Amino acid sequence: MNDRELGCAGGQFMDRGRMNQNGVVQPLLTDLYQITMAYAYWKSDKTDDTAVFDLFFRNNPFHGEFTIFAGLEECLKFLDSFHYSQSDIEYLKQTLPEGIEHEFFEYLGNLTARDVTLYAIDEGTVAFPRVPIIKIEGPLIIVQLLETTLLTLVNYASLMATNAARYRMVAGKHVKLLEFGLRRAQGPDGGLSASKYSYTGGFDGTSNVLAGKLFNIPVKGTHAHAYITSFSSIGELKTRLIKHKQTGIMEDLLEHAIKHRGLLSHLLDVSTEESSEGELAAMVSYAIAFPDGFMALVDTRETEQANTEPKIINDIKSENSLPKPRPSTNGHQNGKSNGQVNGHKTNGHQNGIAQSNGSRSPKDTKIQDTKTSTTTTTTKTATTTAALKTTTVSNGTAYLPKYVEKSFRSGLLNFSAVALALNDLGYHALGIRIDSGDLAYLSCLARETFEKVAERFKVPWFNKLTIVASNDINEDTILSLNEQGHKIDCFGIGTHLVTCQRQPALGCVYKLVEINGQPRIKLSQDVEKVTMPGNKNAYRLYSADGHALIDLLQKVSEPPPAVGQKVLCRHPFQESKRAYVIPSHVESLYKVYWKAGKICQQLPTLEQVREKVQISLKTLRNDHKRTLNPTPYKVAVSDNLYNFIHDLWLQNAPIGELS
Ligand SMILES: Nc1ncnc2c1ncn2[C@@H]1O[C@H](COP(=O)(O)OP(=O)(O)OP(=O)(O)O)[C@@H](O)[C@H]1O
Ligand SMILES: O=P(O)(O)OC[C@H]1O[C@H](OP(=O)(O)OP(=O)(O)O)[C@H](O)[C@@H]1O
Ligand SMILES: O=C(O)c1cccnc1
Ligand SMILES: [Mg+2]
Repeated sequence: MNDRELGCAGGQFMDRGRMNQNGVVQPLLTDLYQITMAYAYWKSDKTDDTAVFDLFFRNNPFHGEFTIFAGLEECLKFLDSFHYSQSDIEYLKQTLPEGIEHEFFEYLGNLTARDVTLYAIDEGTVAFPRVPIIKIEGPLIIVQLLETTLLTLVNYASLMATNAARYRMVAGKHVKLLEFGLRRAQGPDGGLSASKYSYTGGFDGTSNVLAGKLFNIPVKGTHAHAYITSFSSIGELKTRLIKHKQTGIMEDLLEHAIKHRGLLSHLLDVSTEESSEGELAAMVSYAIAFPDGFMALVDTRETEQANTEPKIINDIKSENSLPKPRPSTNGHQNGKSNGQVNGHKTNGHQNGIAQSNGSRSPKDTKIQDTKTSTTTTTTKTATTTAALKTTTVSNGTAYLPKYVEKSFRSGLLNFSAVALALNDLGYHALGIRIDSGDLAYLSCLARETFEKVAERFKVPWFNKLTIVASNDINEDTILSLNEQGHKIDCFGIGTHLVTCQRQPALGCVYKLVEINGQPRIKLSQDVEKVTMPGNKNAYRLYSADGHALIDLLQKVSEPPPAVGQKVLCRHPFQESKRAYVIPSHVESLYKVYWKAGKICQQLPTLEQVREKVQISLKTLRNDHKRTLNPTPYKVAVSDNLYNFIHDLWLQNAPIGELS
């Protein structure tokens, strides 16, 4: 990877030698106070002091009971390249307060992370509050200087991976999940990280092309509304010809599409006047560009033809055995029962809320003469009538009821027509994207339509067309859609995923727990905020059925828990809460990842980390993973560590005086 490839997020800040990492990650990507503290430590002769810091979080995000640890590889790359460049030093000389001794800058200029040792749990593993995910030891000044950068590399990465893993859990393993968030992300670097860590968490791909290139993530996508609205009539089609996949003969795709549109019109009960001609032109042109990858947005174009009065919901339900469409005024139920979805009121699909868009009167409709490629003015009714002469409709049932959004009726008719036209020429379309309206209802309607077309036109693959849904989707929306029943094969998710709207930060902290071999404790009125002092090891104890039972922290001097042997696990702060555990399997959570200036483990690929996430989540009982009121996973300390913490706590807590 070269500087340019490091891309938008700071390529211009790259110093030579800082390779394989986003150029913005460098020692000055820190808080000023780390450097001012470094000077004060240096002045007070603390250069030989050694320290241990724990990096951990206190609460799981998203009201959940687990967190996915991510960002480790980036931390290691940062340690590998940790070095203040000449220009960094020059900048600091200008920026730090006057009077800083020259020797300090020389000292800074020679710093590396060679004497630092970093222990961590594996990237992609589930992690829990208060169990350090990274433990770092080494010269006090250096490990202090690393704080902010390590936190920024771990916090968002882990939050994002956790968010994505939660979407994956609610969506189930068979539905595809695509990340569409770049445009809404927290800037270019946030966008890149979002794409990378949503893939880690279980997404299948991203629309972010640079993320695809940098991280080797599958890139996927459909097209925007603009593509459809850029066409207003079929007269605008510059090319209509496409090579037959098998014969190689050039054929007129539009002609085939118009023929099928006529046939479909009756089957779907959408008159050709109701469907947008500009949309047809757009779809034909897109299909010509991507005959093997034709996927169309079906909710763009309104037509002028008024829909009939909306039917009442009960009728709809009984008539079609489809999920109930969202009520027009109160929005649908999303499990929160407040008539709001994602914080804003939803529109029912049957209230004609979507605005008319580029509609024309049938009289003005220009239909291209499909034989001569010249444009003649005619009416669509004529085309329909002509088409109907050759159509035998099985039972005349309306598969796209009139109360369905006009844009959707038009989109589905046009899509089906173009897909059948492609079929005539040996190609199989991929599917549709729905980006508005009631996604449960419309997806079922689309699937029923495809099944009907498959049967009527003897094209079995039409049953399997992909239905992509997007539009402000979040975890609750997916849960609600699942409850209602839907036929969506793939969710395209942007805003809520990448901005982690439900909880925009994971509160990882970095706390000093030992200095020169002496434990340090940070006291707080809030018992949850009291730190666990000393250099500790962490173990995960498993039951016979393979589930993780408890995480246990011990002093490093203690022997590890042994399989089959009873171990007393204590709540770190509540004396009466304790349990004996006889583990069937004991996992030592820390590995040395960085020592003596080297990465000490074979680093997994992104793909392997992604797999690790799913493997690790499987070890968690379902009650810890459920979305509503999940059971907290237990994190304990050994009896020895418990006594150590509480003795130190008493030693450090001042005794008050009453007078
Ligand atoms: N069946 C459903 N159950 C739960 N949530 C749904 C369902 N269908 C759609 N949603 C969600 O409801 C919200 C609908 O948003 P909105 O009110 O903007 O509707 P819209 O169809 O996009 O309207 P417009 O076309 O005017 O933008 C989105 O967040 C979408 O994900
Ligand atoms: O809703 P999100 O979860 O954030 O997912 C991404 C959204 O971004 C696009 O909309 P946009 O209006 O930006 O462009 P478009 O013209 O392609 O619809 C797309 O159509 C989705 O609705
Ligand atoms: O490819 C798509 O459909 C896409 C990409 C980004 C945002 N919204 C949709
Ligand atoms: Mg939208």
